[in-house]
Amino acid sequence: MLLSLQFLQDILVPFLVLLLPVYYYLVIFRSSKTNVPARFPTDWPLVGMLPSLVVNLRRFHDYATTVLAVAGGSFEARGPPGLRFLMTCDPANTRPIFVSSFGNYPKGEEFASFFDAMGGSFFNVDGESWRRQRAKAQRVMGDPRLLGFMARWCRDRVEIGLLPLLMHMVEKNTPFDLQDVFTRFAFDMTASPVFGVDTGRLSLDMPPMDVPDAMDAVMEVGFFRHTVPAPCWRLMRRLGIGPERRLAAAQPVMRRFLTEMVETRKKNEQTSCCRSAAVDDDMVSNGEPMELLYATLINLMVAGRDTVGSTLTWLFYNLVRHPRVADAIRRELAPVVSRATDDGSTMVVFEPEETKPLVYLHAALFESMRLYPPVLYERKEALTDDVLPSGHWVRAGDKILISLYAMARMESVWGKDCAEYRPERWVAADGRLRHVPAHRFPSFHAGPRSCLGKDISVVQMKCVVATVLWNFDFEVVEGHVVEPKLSVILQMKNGLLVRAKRRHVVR
Ligand code: HEM
Repeated sequence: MLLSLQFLQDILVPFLVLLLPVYYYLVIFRSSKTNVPARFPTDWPLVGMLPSLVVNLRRFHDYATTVLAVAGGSFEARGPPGLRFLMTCDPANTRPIFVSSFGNYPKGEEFASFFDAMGGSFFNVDGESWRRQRAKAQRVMGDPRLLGFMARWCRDRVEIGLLPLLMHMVEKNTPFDLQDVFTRFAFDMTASPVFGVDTGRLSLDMPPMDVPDAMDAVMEVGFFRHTVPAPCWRLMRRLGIGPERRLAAAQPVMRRFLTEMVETRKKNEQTSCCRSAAVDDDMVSNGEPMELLYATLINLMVAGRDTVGSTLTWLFYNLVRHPRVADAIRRELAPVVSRATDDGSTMVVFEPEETKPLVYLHAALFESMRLYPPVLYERKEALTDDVLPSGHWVRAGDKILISLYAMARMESVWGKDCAEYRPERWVAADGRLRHVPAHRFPSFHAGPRSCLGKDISVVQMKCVVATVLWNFDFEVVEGHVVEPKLSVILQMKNGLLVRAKRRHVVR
């Protein structure tokens, strides 16, 4: 091989940029119309497996699942020089990667470059900086006063924001996007503890969603950057073309929003709706640059909003498709309602303490998060050589992509009915919620980097699901196509178009 790596890169970059129109043609037009059966990708000279990736990009999550199933849970994906990683969904591997050998598997610098909009905040960094930021976040988020506030705030938002908006949709009697409604709800619900400000996205006049859209751009571009060699997206960024153009436009939108929120908070410190976890508690300041505060604020918004919005949308999609599960949840709720004085005319609002102990509701939630994990992939980079339990060698610097979506669909992990939505799998023989180790159900991640918002978001989501499901029936509009967006967050590309009906329970 006479070509030096530098020379290879010099010819590869223009080659790939020239290839981009073809790439987009294939992605946008071809792969949407053809349903190419997934095959194990061919490893071509120079471009590696990139052609298979491009042809299957529209259905990447399912394609990767099929390939991983054929490969026994792990395989080495190769692209053009500079794009090579081990892909795995094998819990035997996620245990050391997430938990027992955590120190050997940081996220790495390349990961941080994919999500540069989140700067040096905890999502992006490793080592000492991550440890310090996590400890601060843990202190703030472990405060029972904040958790109590978050639970109450959620319940109140449901009563004065979500239910009236849904009722408004019922009265209008037109289809609407349930994903948009839950995204608005999750945005308001996350912004209040982060900024101490009510952002009012749930109001009936449906204010513009430019800020949530800008946050979506960060996640979609983060996904895109995983799929092309780094010189390619860097060049696109410099030229301001393709998805990079969208990200460049999104950044000032987020910046303006953050500045406005921090200033509003400071002005209304005494009168605002609540305490702000991030701004008041000095989570990131102490002489650290303003940039880090901004990056952390975006990071917290993404951590709470994207995940909760995605979870609620996919859960209702599952409940509409499985009325038997919706009925079982309502049966579990009925005794709670009869303890209150419900005459069937007003809407029932469940308190977080009432829904917290409900096992089947919890099982329905976790089963949806198993099949549709809001964070689809985890990415790690090996610090030193290692051999994973699957027998795969990793060398220092190797990248590892863990597919949570594929893990849920492996018979070896979840049994023959792995692809079915079946909450019963979460209910143990004694009627309690079955414990599944986090490296096997990593929707909230596992090990030292696991989610700090897990407990409170489960409490909040159970209260939301119970209240909405008790008061409304939904049906998905006929012909509406549900497919995932290409992003690291599992959102629906076309939203979830539904009709809603008010449910009256005769007692
Ligand atoms: C459905 C709800 C949620 C899900 C599925 C979820 C999932 C996750 C996942 C997968 C991670 C690891 C991300 C990574 O490092 O790659 C994570 C981390 C984190 N989550 Fe959540 N999350 C949820 C809600 C929340 C909420 C409401 C908050 C608080 C506002 C929150 C705060 C955090 C924080 C602070 C981390 C960083 C942990 C670290 O890097 O050490 N999460 N979450």
